[in-house]
Amino acid sequence: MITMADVNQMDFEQFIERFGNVVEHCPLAAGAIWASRPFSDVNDIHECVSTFLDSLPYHGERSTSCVSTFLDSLPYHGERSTSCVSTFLDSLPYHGERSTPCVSTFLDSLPYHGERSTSCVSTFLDSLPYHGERSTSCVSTFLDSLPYHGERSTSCVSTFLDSLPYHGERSTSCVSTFLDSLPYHGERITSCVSTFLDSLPYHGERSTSCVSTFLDSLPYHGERSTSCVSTFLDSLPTRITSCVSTFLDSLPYHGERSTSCVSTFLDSLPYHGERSTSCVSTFLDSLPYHGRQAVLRVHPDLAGRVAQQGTLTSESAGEQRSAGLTELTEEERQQLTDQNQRYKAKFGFPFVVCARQNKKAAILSGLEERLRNDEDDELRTGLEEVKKITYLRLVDIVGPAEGRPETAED
Ligand SMILES: NC(=O)N[C@H]1NC(=O)NC1=O
Repeated sequence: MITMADVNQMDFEQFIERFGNVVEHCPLAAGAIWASRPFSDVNDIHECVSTFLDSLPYHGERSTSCVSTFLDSLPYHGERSTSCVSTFLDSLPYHGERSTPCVSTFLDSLPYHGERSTSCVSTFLDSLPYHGERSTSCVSTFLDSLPYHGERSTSCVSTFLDSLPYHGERSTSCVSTFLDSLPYHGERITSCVSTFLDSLPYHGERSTSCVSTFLDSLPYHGERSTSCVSTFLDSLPTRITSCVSTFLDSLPYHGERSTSCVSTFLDSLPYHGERSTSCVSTFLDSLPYHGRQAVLRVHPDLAGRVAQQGTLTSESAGEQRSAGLTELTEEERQQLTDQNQRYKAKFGFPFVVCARQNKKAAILSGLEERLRNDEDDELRTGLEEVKKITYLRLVDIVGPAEGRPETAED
């Protein structure tokens, strides 16, 4: 064991060497937290690692891909799809100044090919007028043009803006300033999307309930939106239908039509109910989550092939031993192998649990139970387990914090 003073004096290489495996096979995590020295105690280090894990994006290339996928999926026919999107935007209420000009500038600025969509989102943001405080005024103009229903539609616009990809240099400060000023309503996407749709001008019966029904009916994954998009469109009153369907009709048709791009778009909306008001957290929470999958994927299966080959890290080997996984009966080994396979087939990443806090019977029954969850739950649960594993590995290196037991209890 080494002292905190020793830890705080380590150079980068020494730090990676000693802490490179506190997140299994992830020296990157150690590298990411090194700059946060000096650490006060093990909890401080653990908090930095956890913050880093929470900030991991969904794909290596981060959330630009969902927005790009969506934008790239728009058809190109010379004039491209701007006109139908504008039709939709034009259906928003107008009060003289309105916000369509800056939105149209954005749409008009869309370049045609592969390189496109990240730059056009930035172009859009860059096109907002700058007056010291920058974009708040034109965004407010836009918001002001929306009809007001007590709470107004700010939260859905912030959800949308939160989902925009982030590029270090970009116009984050003004967007954050704007976003920070927006109220936050835990109920999130479905309600704010409906709030947004509800805010569209209407005369007569309007579409609140059918839009909510549509959103509520969205199943979680790939298979999703075809039938519910049609149901949605079918249920809309003619006014809104025509502009929404013009928009959806403009999406490319490849047999399955626009389901994947619509769901990609919906998937790109941020998804953490607990979101914080600070701009850094808002940014972090809006990241999609492939990076988190990667953290889970580098973990070896419990009692799996790597364990049988004897090539586990010493940390993992000790953890698996402490759970009794080196003493499985043939029947138990077969059960665990089978469950691990089913888990990976369902979620695309391995089952991860903090082995030191479990015994083999609890692992076998817990795995069966977690197989019933959905991917979001498992990504979150798996990552929480990684944090527990990490905490215990950190305690092995630097000892527990004062007054704190050597467990990873919350
Ligand atoms: N798959 C899995 O949970 N592996 C991890 N769990 C643990 O405690 N150590 C590991 O390597």
